[in-house]
Amino acid sequence: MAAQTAAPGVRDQEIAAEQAHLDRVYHRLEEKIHEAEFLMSDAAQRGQVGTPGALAERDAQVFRAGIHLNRLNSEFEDFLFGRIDLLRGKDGKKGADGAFTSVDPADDAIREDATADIAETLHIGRIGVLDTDYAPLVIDWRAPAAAPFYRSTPVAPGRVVRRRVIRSKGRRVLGVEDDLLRPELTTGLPVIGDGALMAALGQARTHTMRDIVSSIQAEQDLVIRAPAASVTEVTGGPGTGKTAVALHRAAYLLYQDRRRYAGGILCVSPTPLLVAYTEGVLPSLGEEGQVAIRAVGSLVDGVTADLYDDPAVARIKGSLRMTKVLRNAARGCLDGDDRQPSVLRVVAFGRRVELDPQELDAVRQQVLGGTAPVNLLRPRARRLLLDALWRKSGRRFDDQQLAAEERQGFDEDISTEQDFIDFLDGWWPVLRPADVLAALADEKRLSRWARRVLSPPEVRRVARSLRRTGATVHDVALLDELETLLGLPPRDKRREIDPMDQLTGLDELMPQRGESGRERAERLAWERTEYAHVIVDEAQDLTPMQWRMVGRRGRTATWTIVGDPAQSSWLDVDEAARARDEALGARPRRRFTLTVNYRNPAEIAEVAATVLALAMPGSESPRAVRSTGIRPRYEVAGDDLGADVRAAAQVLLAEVDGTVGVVVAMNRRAQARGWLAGLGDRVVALGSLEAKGLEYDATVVVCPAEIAEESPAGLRVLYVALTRATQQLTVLAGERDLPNADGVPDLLRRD
Ligand SMILES: Nc1ncnc2c1ncn2[C@@H]1O[C@H](COP(=O)(O)OP(=O)(O)OP(=O)(O)O)[C@@H](O)[C@H]1O
Repeated sequence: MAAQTAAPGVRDQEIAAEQAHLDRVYHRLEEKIHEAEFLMSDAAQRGQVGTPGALAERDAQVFRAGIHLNRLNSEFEDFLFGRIDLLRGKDGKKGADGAFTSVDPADDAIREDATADIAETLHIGRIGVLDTDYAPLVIDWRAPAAAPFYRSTPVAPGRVVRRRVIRSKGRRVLGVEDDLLRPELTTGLPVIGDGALMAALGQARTHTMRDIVSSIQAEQDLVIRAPAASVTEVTGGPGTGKTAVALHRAAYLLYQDRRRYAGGILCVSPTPLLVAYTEGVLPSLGEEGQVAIRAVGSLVDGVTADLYDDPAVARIKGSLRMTKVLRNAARGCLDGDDRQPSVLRVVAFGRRVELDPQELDAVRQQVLGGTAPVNLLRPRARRLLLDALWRKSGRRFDDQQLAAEERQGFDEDISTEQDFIDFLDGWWPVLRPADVLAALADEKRLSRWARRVLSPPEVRRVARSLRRTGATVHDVALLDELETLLGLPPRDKRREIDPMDQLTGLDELMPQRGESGRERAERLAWERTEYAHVIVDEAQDLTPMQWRMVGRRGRTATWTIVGDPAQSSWLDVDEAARARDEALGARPRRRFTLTVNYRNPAEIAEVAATVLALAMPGSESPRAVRSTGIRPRYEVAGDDLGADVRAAAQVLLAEVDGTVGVVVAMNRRAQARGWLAGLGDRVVALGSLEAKGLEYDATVVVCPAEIAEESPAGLRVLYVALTRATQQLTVLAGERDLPNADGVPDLLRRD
């Protein structure tokens, strides 16, 4: 996009001009911080006055000052990053941010000799800053006036003549990168660098994702700013920026409607590794602690699962058939335990009254006739037991009032009798999801509850998997389903809500004393069971049972769902689609497709496309935006696979500045960590399913055939593994890969 390169010396002049602007901005920010600090201390003093009027005023002041301080302090780093130079607009109207609103240039903005004047220059940053005379010094990147910075292209430039990305650190401008969007015009604007996007893509990777706020591309911007109503669905191949876009969208929604969304956005990620990788992006956009980013294995409070079931078991546990099994189990768990009392004996009116097993069973069946959650049926069970005991006691009264009084006394006496209380606790215990899940580990009980739903070998597999220690990722969705079926008493640890918080909305904007952003996100996640907006990353991987779990958290929410069917590790795609439809209901959906791969150079994307053609014949690969000229390296492992993997990783560590990921089949995870021991923290070993969403400067993909064969969706998992590198890829073939003379595995050959 960039064209003419400016003469030497011009770059320094341009940097100096941006430096002067940044100095003005900092000066203004300092003024505002002083103002905010003054307001805070003033407000604190006035708070002591205590009249209702003064209190309301104090709240309003603290509210505004708090926002200022919070944001200014956290965003002093590199918050000014962009500039656009614009032609005069069609009309002379200005928006709330002080910028002209028109997207199109005025008819006479361009003269016949293709010369034009720059009518407006806007600087874009992480927050908006107005000068003392309300002229915009910096426009918030989410404001409408900033949209042309992202949306303009040489094909549809609108008013934008030049787009500039400013690189700065603290108070110093380090450089500028320009894109000329109307190269046909003569405006006198110099153009510096090769364009911001390429500069951003060439940077070495760390173990955390960076924001892309200075180089969001037009098709991505359409998604980020899509109206929040209903469901926004985004598909796109690997590296098209789906995760980045979803996170920037969260920041945009907060900017648009903070009252509605603050603290009420849930972002569901497939793995804890991806959570750790992405959780810095929102704070860098100034939205610390407003979005709960959670792994799908950590959505149920008190459980953090990162164990995986083997694919055959995962397939059963993730399927909708489990809803039936769990419904039976939730009710079936009430009986069958040997320790349960089988007879109820109490003393009434001076004699023993007893209910035998048949009578008790009749009571139980009657109670279970209702559809309410099992734990919530306990009061009904208690009442019907008392009814049965009363009938058995043989007392009859002709006088109705007397009968009612007697009955009341009877109920009070019996229900406070220790024998009765103990019996009820044993016969209709309060069931916890974990207890019921543990009961499923008993093959006999499970086969009873799974009759005509699971086959005997399936029962055996599931029961065996549940006998192992530790919950798996798929168990979490089962626990959540059970929580609904059992109905738990409301959580008791809720934070007390300060009435003043409700008055001002301050609660949503200000962290509590001494609380970090992360702690705040944790607290909000704990307190919330339903969200205003739910983002699902890597949505193609959610099983039907997981869709039900996530759906329960967004019953009244708007949604952003990003994914790529070609990367799905779940086999039953249709069943997952049905569960997803059920979770989303009839809400209208707005669909977007991202088409450009920003991660992989063309040389790596080409290899991945070979596997895609096998995994999902007919589907299209995204277009790689750059090429490095470095071809993937193919090697064949000898007798010592570990030594070869280690050597390949060492070569890459020497060649790239940033990170190296070594992807192996899931069952080699622990082994691979051992192979890489001592190589430092730039290199990581990953099981194939853990590689989801992550990226590295270079990757080693170990024994592709093993990855492809480890599950029925293995080819798609291999496709994920091959698309993680931003610069270099080494493929290390094992025997099963049938490498050719050049070491290229059978699965990666085009012929
Ligand atoms: N507009 C952009 N400017 C700079 N970098 C970008 C841009 N868009 C995407 N990227 C970079 O491309 C890489 C891939 O982005 P991201 O992880 O969001 O893609 P994805 O579609 O979620 O990929 P996958 O499906 O493989 O998980 C990231 O390093 C991201 O920062």
